[in-house]
Amino acid sequence: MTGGALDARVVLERRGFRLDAQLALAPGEVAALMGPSGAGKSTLLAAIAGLVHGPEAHVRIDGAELGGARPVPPQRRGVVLLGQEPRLFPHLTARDNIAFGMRAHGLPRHTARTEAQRWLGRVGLEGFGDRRPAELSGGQQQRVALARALATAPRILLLDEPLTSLDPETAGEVRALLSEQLRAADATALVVTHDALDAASLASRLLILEEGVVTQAGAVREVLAAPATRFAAAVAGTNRLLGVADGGCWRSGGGPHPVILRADDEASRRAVSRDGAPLAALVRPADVELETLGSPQRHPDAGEWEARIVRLDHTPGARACRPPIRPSPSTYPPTRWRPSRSRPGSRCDCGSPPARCDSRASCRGRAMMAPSAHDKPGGAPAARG
Ligand SMILES: Nc1ncnc2c1ncn2[C@@H]1O[C@H](COP(=O)(O)OP(=O)(O)OP(=O)(O)O)[C@@H](O)[C@H]1O
Repeated sequence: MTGGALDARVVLERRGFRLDAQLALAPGEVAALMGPSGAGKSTLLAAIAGLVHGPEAHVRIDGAELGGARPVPPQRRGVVLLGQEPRLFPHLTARDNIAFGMRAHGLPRHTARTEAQRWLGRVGLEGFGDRRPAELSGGQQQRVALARALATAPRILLLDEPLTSLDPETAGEVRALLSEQLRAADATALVVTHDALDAASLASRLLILEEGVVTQAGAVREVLAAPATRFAAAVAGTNRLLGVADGGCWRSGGGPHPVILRADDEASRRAVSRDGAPLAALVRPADVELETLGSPQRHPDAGEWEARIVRLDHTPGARACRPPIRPSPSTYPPTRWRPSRSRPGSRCDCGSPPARCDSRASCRGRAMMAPSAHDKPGGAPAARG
């Protein structure tokens, strides 16, 4: 089986929320869809599945329009939506749950049961065919649901956070199985996830959806290497700081101690060459090194360091602080970092216990500059000493 080609341009209004998203998947392509809560991911999936529609919700599969003004009903789209919960029929056995979908597609009872038994083997549940859902673990139920979905050879498979309700170990097993089976079935699939690991292991492409709009799309590696928004940067585990090009450097938005960064590569040097251009600096935590400045003073917040970036450049041989400074939307702009093991009054020492003092620090590291088209205004880091 090979999945179909999906081409969607969905414009929908829902109680003040506007979704205006476009995406295209080639046959057999798996893409991950990530975005903050409320960005419209489930709404987009629901539109593709035919569960919500509107005159501007266009969904084409293999060139045929299924949405728009005359929407084709969900059961005739060849689209299967698998959510967080397996939603198996409680009164049917695992085998009959899998067979049910195939029977609905016209397969004779005996053939459907034989095929269902084969699928049980493919998802590692060979001896579990006679059990009802209540007699299966959450991970096993999710495997049955996956088998039921793939057994009908859907043209498009939509997975809405399929691993979220599973414990980390089971999620790892189901992720590996999902990856293997999507490949084996040559399925065209769109997987909503909050986990970059899912995106990297399941999908070749990653789409970032924010406030109803696709803000970035590309190969998973490319998006994670050069995230275009603060959300994408948080997913990639890097820091994205807003500023402007100034005199061949990057400068943060102001404050008493503006942060100045030097560009690290040729593309970044070109980006900073136009004074005043809005730019985002991408700074990987592992590329940052802190060192203390001046003598330490007592600080009311025990164990906290107040750090000031004075320079960021590529310093060959420089030690990176580990554990890395954790990026998160709530802690950045990084006016306060807590290198967890630092010594007051000396160079940042990652091997010493937390400090009960406040000290100035300088920072060295690498930065990559990128245009900041999708960043919200007003997000520039407030540099503080
Ligand atoms: N049935 C509905 N009726 C009206 N508005 C809805 C409905 N479902 C969702 N919304 C709204 O649409 C917006 C997008 O919701 P959606 O569930 O698509 O986001 P999401 O990206 O999937 O979020 P999450 O990651 O939290 O699941 C939200 O503002 C939400 O309140």
